[in-house]
Amino acid sequence: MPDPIAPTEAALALSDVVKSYGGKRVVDRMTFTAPRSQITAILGPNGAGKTTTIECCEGLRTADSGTIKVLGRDPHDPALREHVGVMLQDGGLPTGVRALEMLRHIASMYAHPRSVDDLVDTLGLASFASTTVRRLSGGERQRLALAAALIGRPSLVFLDEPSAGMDPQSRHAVWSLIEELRGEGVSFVLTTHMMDEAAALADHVVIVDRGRVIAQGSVPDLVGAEAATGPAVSTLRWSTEARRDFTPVFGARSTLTWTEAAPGHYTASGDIGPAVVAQLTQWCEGQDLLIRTLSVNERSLEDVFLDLTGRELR
Ligand SMILES: Nc1ncnc2c1ncn2[C@@H]1O[C@H](COP(=O)(O)OP(=O)(O)OP(=O)(O)O)[C@@H](O)[C@H]1O
Repeated sequence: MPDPIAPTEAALALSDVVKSYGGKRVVDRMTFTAPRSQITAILGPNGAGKTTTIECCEGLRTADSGTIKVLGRDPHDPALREHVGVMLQDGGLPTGVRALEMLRHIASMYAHPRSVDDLVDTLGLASFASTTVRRLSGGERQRLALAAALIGRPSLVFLDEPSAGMDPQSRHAVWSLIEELRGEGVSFVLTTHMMDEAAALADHVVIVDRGRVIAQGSVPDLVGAEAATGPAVSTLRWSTEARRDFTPVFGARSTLTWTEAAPGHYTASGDIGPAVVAQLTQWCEGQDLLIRTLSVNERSLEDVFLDLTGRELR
């Protein structure tokens, strides 16, 4: 199917998009571009306006003002239908039909659909092929919804929290498929709350808060920029093969605080110098405790996200 847009045009371009519900502005002059043949991830706290924005781009809602260009066209342009794939947050699938039947039916609506058998294989749909959609587990429904979004060989795919509720095996299968299709030139715009998903997949990250873009760029750009302007305190992260109380190492130093971020994974913050690192490793040696990982000031996308959007619950 010929791609409807010029190679130089962005897959998606928003300019000053505004959307309000009952006087409450939930998308507030949203402006960003999703490059072609790349994966763009939109991150933001609950209620930041991500789904509303995506639904305006999908033509499911209409923005109050501003401009949206999807493959260079208005989101409501019927010509877009065969070029755009959509995976909604709740799956959006009819519930009374069997999984494989539904996929074959959707495939029959396209002149050159992707192979149903290949998608069944890649996304592991065979084990629930004859189950009705309403009886599928959350993760199975998500995988089916992704297959339905991809079956028509779209040039641009919108994915709203694609791997929510999926087990790690499914997540990795989905990531591999998305990366493979990007290699074939497909553009993706996805929302996610999983920072590891964004870090693993996204070429371009857009962080939104209260309906506005507050930062964007590649993951290295965002992490690097934040490190340059971020707090001066250093962070020491380490993990060990067994859990320990590290108070003997850090308790005596009033300038340092340490926490167990997850079982066996620790973080210390403060004035981290060579002496502190040496003291930690010497203490572990004395305990016959193997340190598995150790890093200083390595910031993650999640750190950047929390610094930008705050740690308090909304
Ligand atoms: N139809 C609607 N009527 C009124 N308010 C709405 C409607 N749809 C969404 N909202 C409100 O708009 C705001 C943005 O919602 P939206 O679903 O776009 O956020 P989100 O960033 O996708 O959040 P989440 O991460 O929780 O999915 C929220 O405060 C939500 O309650």
